[in-house]
Amino acid sequence: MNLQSVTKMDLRRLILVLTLASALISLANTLYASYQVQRQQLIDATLESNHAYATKLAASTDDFFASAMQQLGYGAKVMAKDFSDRHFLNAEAERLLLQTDSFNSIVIIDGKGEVLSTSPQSLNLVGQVLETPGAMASITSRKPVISEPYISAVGNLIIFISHPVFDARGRYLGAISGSIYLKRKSILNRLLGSHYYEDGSYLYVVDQKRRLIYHPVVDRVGTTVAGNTVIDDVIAGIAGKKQVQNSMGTEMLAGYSIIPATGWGIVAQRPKSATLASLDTLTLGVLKNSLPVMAISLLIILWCARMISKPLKQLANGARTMDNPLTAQQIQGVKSWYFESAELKKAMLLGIGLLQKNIHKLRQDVQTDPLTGLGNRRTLEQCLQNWEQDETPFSVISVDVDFFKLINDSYGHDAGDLVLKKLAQHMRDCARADDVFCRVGGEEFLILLPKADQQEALQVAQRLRQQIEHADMSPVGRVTISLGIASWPASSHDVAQVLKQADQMLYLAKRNGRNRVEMG
Ligand SMILES: Nc1nc2c(ncn2[C@@H]2O[C@H](COP(=O)(O)OP(=O)(O)OP(=O)(O)O)[C@@H](O)[C@H]2O)c(=O)[nH]1
Repeated sequence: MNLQSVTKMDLRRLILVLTLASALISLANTLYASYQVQRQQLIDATLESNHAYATKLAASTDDFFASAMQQLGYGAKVMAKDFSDRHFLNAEAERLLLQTDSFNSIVIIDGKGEVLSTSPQSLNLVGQVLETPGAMASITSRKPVISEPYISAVGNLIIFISHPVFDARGRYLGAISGSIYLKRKSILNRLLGSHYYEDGSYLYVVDQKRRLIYHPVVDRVGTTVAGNTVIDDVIAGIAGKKQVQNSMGTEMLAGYSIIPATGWGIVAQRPKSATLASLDTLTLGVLKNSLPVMAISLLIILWCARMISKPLKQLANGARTMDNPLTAQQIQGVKSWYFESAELKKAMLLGIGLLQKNIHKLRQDVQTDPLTGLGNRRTLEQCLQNWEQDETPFSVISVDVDFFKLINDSYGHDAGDLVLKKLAQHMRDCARADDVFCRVGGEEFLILLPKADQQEALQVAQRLRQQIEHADMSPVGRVTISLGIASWPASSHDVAQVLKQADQMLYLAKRNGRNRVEMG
């Protein structure tokens, strides 16, 4: 077995590797594809819901501003009746503050910006001339105004919502304004801040100058935000949804909308990681749930691989030892349960049959004399070796045709061959089943008689000699043979010596006149 055949993968492993690889690849592919689809769905759904939420909140906030302005407008109408009565103004300011709950404070100013009344009165602004951006915008425009955020006269970050006051003849008297404190509890904070989730979702409001009007981190309110594409869109008046990085570098899924009354943008956003966290858990759950089925599939694959490869493995093992006579039996026992292995088994049995037959024939040919069909020197040596090992006593008769040269010369070589064949047949006829005949030279033969002593050998030799003497050997006519006998271990303990002895007896028979048997 060389290294290459050792390192080659067997069929069972090959089936296992292929099946497992394809099962794992399809599982991974399915998981990956469904993960990607669900991921995109989650992202799209979150973006959409954030956009819808921001839109709804923008509408609510716009409604709030409209209603706040309405309340101030109504107050302005009532106050116009008696704008010079401070007690009346104080009562109205207080009523507006307490009744509406829309503002953190109410300030009433005259046409020059002087504060006529406040609620709460603790602001201590009465008598002062307000020069804040909100007051200036209100007086200058004489219209309803929602200011940009600014720091108020008493140091709060506010937005200033004001409504002009005109008397019955249309003369401008001043303005009534409500302030909303951006960094304190206010209706705006309540409206916007009630949806701050534990998973990191939040919303913020930004004005046209990128200033934060509302943010869950109060300290950030009033600061400006740069480098955020969502805010770029808001400033351009575009509502929508997109993935964006917040100031902390966190990936967010943002939906945003514009409040028409102020042009502010409301941005609702959720961390992408929080959105996808459920998907990771879901995918892990799918993987966990499919584990038992995967394990059962693996066992089935193992079993199938074994069942498919087993007959082929047994046949392959048999193919290595096809010259062994037992292999056919082993292959016969292989359970070839599917078509290919059954055909292979059939072909192998046929091949082994032919091979064994050829091997048998070759063995016979190697040990047989082609002219007479008797054994040759190999047969002789094999026989003697076996008997010597088994300590089987035997006798040897050495046989030689008399004057064979003369026969050849007189009748030709073919006639000589015919004589040799006939002599071989006579030898077979007058012997026992265990006796062995070998042609060891041109017209020299040896007859080996196991378990026969010299007397028994003598009888066989005489019988053969007489048969040949009277046999018809046409076209040659009559021929005679001379024979020499020796026995093992009677003649010698050395087998080679015994053969020599039989030869010597044969020559003695020749010398003594031929057509004779001699033994020693
Ligand atoms: N036809 C034939 N002749 C063979 C064969 N092998 C050997 N011979 C011949 O057999 C003859 C053997 O002659 P020898 O052993 O010299 O003597 P012989 O003529 O038999 O005389 P003796 O043995 O003394 O009786 C030779 O002429 C060989 O050529 C064979 O296979 N066929």
